Amino acid sequence: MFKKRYILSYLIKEICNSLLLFLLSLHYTTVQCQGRLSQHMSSELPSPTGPSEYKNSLRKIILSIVLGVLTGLVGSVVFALLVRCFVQYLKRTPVLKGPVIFSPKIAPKTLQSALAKENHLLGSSPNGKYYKTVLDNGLTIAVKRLTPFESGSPETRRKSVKRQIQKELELLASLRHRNLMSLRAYVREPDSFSLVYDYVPTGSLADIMNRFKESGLPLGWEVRLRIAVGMVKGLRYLHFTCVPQILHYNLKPTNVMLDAEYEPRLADYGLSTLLPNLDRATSAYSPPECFHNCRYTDKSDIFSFGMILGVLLTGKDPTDSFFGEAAGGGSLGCWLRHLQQAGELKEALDKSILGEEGEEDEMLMAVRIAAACLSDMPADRPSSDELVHMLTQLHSF
Ligand SMILES: Nc1ncnc2c1ncn2[C@@H]1O[C@H](COP(=O)(O)OP(=O)(O)OP(=O)(O)O)[C@@H](O)[C@H]1O
Repeated sequence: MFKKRYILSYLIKEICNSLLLFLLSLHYTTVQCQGRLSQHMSSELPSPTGPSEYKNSLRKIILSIVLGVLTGLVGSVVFALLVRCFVQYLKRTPVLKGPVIFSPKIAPKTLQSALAKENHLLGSSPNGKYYKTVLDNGLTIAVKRLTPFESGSPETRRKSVKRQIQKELELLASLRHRNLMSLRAYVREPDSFSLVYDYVPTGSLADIMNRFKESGLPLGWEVRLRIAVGMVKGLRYLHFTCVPQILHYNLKPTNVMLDAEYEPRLADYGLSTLLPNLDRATSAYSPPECFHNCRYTDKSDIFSFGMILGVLLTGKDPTDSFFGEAAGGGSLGCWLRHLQQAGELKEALDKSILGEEGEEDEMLMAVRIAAACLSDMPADRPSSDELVHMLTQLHSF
């Protein structure tokens, strides 16, 4: 509030100064003209001159007025630009030192000492590493360590990247939704950023699916649907409630955390704006446009969501060699579309969860929704808002 008022008063001062400068130059020109006019008059009195000399003097007067006005205008514009640059310089986000904390449960000192310790690795990718660590007060946190700088990049470039990242992190930390992982704190180190989240003991959707596969126990349809609905609610918040709109950019089962009740919370959303060199193209959940022209929109997130929904319904991994051999053209989406056209959608469903008839109808409807999300053309995919309605009303189909 104080900062805004300060900047406003600066701008007012800037305008006043420009006006003052303009008036001064105008005044100077007028004085000059008056001088010339009186000189002209006095030279005119004793011996009246001819009309050509009179015209010359008039031209000179007009020229000086025009030049004076132009000088005043150029001067005030230059001055205004200088003041503007100065105000922008003052408005720059300072590069912060030390941890930035958004949660009352985390003390800066305990966080720094915990980060310095040897921590348990949870996950790793070219984009960064996830660690699990315990603070002095007993709180367990998950820390994502990002290295956003290209090696050998100059210090000035690094500083501007750091400022940009800080701004984005402040925005991400302000987001609150039941189906999103909240950023609890971040720490800037010389070559990296550590992002602090709650540790979720259940792990990610990928962890759960692996655990269920290993144990041979089925993950029921009701739970799978709850996961899908929660995910799409999180996406709807990012796509439609957040201003500016936030895109996930990297939605996949390892980035969907599940709490003890299997309520999903999207993780790692919006990180691509922090990491210009984010390694996205390697994910089997990435939309086709990402491989072609990289025009990423909210409908690109929907494709990734459709892929996860497809996995939840079929129990198959999108990288499964099955899709290379199966009819339809080599992807989960193509296979689903092929089955839909052949009227054999039931073939797609995970046999381990086929139960009651009512559930089967819901699942068949959900497969159609997944197929629509997996359309090659982004415009043919439903929005996250439409998907919330479609999936929450599955019972009524
Ligand atoms: N908050 C958390 N609580 C518990 N486990 C987590 C948490 N965040 C991440 N993990 C673990 O880390 C794994 C993901 O690690 P990571 O994000 O490095 O892999 P990735 O998703 O393949 O990479 P990227 O998102 O950079 O493409 C998850 O599967 C999960 O096991």
